Amino acid sequence: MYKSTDFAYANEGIVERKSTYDGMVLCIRCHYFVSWFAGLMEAGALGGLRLYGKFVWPDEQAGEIYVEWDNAMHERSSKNLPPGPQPWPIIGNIHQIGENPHVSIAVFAQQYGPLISLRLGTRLLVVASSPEAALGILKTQDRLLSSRSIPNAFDHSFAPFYLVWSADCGEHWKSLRTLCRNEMFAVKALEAQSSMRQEKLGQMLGFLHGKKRQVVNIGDVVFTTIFNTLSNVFFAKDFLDFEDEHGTAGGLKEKLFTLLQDGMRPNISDFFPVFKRFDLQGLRKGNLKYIREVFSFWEHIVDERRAQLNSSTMEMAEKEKCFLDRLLENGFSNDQISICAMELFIGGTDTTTSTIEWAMAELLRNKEAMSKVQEELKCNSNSKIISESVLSKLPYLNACIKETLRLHPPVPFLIPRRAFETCEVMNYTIPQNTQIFINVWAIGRDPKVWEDPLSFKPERFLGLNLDFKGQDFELIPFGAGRRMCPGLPSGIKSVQSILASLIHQFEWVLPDDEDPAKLDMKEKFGVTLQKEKPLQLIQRFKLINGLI
Ligand code: HEM
Repeated sequence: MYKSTDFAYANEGIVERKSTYDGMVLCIRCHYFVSWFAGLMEAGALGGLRLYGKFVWPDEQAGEIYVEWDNAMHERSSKNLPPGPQPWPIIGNIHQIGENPHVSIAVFAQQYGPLISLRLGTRLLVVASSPEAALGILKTQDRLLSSRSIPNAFDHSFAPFYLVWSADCGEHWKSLRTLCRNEMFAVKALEAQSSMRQEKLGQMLGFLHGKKRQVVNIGDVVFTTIFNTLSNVFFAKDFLDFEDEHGTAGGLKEKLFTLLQDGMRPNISDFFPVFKRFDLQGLRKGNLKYIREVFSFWEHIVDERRAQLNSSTMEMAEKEKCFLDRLLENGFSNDQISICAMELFIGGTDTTTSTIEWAMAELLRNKEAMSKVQEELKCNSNSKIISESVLSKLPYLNACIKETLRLHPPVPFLIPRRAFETCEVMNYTIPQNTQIFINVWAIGRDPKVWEDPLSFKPERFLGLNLDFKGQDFELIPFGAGRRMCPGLPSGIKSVQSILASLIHQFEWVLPDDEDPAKLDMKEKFGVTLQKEKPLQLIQRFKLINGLI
């Protein structure tokens, strides 16, 4: 690697001539460009570029650097990186990713194999697109490949307190994950939340019963239910209202969505960390503003609860305690609590909602599968309400959920990981700090893994001992290994109970008698992999075991 100082102090001379170079030649003459280029070189920003010729610095005012587009194959083979498409100078492969990266990268995998490497600016990205490659990363090298790189927009002073974006698997991350698991997602904790979940479900069904023959946006209704369920687990309060979208927490939903969407927007600082401190697109600044606004929604609740807990006159019964109380008891500061709440709301609401929306869409298109779910629900419940105790005894419904997550994983690349140390996967080198994606969307649609992969066939899971709990790398919508989704038990319970109730209580049709077989199933890549056109449905009452 050349150092900028080499350029600054050299007067004249041949910098280097390497063996074989082919490709574009650039000549940079201006003084400022020379220094700028040298700086980028030093920062490793010019991945595919190499100096090749004469460097002259005749009058301290102007210099000349000849740079050439290095043959990327040379870089790959010399470093033993996974294969992949040729990167362009400076931008690398950014221009080849497009609006649907899960699709374009799946196409590269067909050409170059299950483990590929790409350059996004100066960042090296490795993508796994087969169960074997996923296993190599998430199991064999789990310890070394479980770090995360914090997106520049989220890189604030409180970053050490992150859970989802926690850069390493350090002490704070460990204790927070353990607390979440024990207090929110363990069997005992889920049982304790059961009556509250049923109450939120009842409110949703009540709202829907009032919407007879009206068009309903299923995603919005489900989102409100899931959001309020989580806000009760965390804060013992409802935040949203079915009738008034903005609810008591005016604009919270929108603010959370915007901060995440802006935060995940392509950011020059992520592609070229050399520009990090400049925040050229203002994304970090904007993100911090939204984060602070979100924090202010619940800060007074945190303060009130802290005061209650500190007052010696008020003894709170154990079963009345919410997750916030547990965090306070464990000495968490207001900022730490707010970050944790924000990450859980972001991680747990859109993912669960989009799974239910896709499942409903698939079942509407597949009448036979829908009838089988209806039949199974009828046989297992003699009342209008589906109790949580029967949810695990519904093999066909659960097969439909697996099939939905196979075809429409809400987080198609998992949450990007980072190599903590250099290591090997499938005999290729993964250098330290490489970013790592697992294309679970591609794995779910791979004909080498699944028969007739594009068809919705829940039957494929019946009698098959294959689950999404991180052991079967063909189906890993929740990830696997130490960074696997801790919210799986809660997310799945919500998907099962809401989906079962929507199907059991109502007959759904599309507006304007649209043919469900023609339902638009286009995806939109964003915060989660959503249905491009939100699912709008009209419900009819139906008779359930003779009851209305
Ligand atoms: C259908 C529902 C859900 C899906 C498909 C899902 C999917 C995922 C995925 C793919 C990851 C990354 C795993 C990895 O990197 O290997 C993840 C992480 C995470 N999820 Fe979920 N999730 C769901 C529901 C939830 C819920 C309900 C919560 C909490 C309320 C939650 C909280 C989290 C957290 C905190 C992480 C970060 C874990 C870490 O980095 O250590 N998720 N989720």
